[in-house]
Amino acid sequence: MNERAPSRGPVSSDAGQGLAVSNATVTYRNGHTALRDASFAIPTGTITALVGVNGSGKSTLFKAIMGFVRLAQGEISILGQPVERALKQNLVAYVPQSEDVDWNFPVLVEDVVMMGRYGHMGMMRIPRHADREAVAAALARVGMSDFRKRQIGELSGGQKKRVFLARALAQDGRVILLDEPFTGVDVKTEDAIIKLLRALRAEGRVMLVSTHNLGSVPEFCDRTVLLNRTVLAHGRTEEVFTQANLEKTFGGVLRHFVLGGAGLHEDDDRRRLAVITDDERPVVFYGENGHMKQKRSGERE
Ligand SMILES: Nc1ncnc2c1ncn2[C@@H]1O[C@H](COP(=O)(O)OP(=O)(O)OP(=O)(O)O)[C@@H](O)[C@H]1O
Repeated sequence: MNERAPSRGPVSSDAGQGLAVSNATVTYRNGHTALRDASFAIPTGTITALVGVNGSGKSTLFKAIMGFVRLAQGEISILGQPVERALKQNLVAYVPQSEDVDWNFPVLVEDVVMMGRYGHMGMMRIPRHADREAVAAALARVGMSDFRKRQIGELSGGQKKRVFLARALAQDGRVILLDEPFTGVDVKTEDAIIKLLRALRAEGRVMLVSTHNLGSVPEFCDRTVLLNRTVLAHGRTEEVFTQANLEKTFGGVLRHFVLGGAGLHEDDDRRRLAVITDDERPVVFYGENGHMKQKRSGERE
């Protein structure tokens, strides 16, 4: 198992030139230390889940990667560069939770996506042909071309998420941070987002996805970072995303039930089931040792 205690030394990066966080500590102005000595590294061409309870520091970590909050200690390297330089090069794109945005501000969908191009434009922010093409391509990729002239405030939660994804695509960020992309979206939209993330992974991008939908994590995340004000464990999902580690990360706040009995099973598998959930979509572990459910043919990959 690749479980690691909070690291005291810097992560020796076996992670190529992806994202490396070494002993990152963030203390807010009111003196609250939201993140202490957090260390992990992830390579390019991967999707990593960021999992932890409310208040465990997920958004704080995102803010640190985007340079919105200063590190009191430690360092963050993005594709081999310090945060400031990476941001100047537009390497990091952020897909926020819808709640972060003021919907009363009247703005068209295509204007929101064009914001992703600002870093590629001059001081006057006058879009060129290439910018307009990038916006059109991004909207097409998330299936929102028909909505380009609509006010963003008129869209559903799932449609807004697609628009923010399109903005990240238009920006052409190599590192994409997604803050709870599945909250409040239907299964169809979730599937569409997962499909898109897989395509972006194939392009060699780095994606860090905070989520409370535990059941989705083994489905599409190669790696997992478990957070509770520091990194409790990180590494490949099949090694890190275990029942024991989740119980440690959530410290008793998960809804958690164990099922048994022959009537539960349609097949010959009589192992005990443990169902753990932090949100709508639970994760199911099979057997006493809490192994992840084996995929059967016909199931979603
Ligand atoms: N600007 C701030 N000033 C002071 N404390 C803050 C600030 N922002 C967040 N915090 C505190 O830092 C801790 C971590 O917050 P953060 O938003 O990073 O958690 P989170 O894991 O993203 O939570 P959630 O799952 O609810 O989104 C919380 O205790 C929060 O109250």
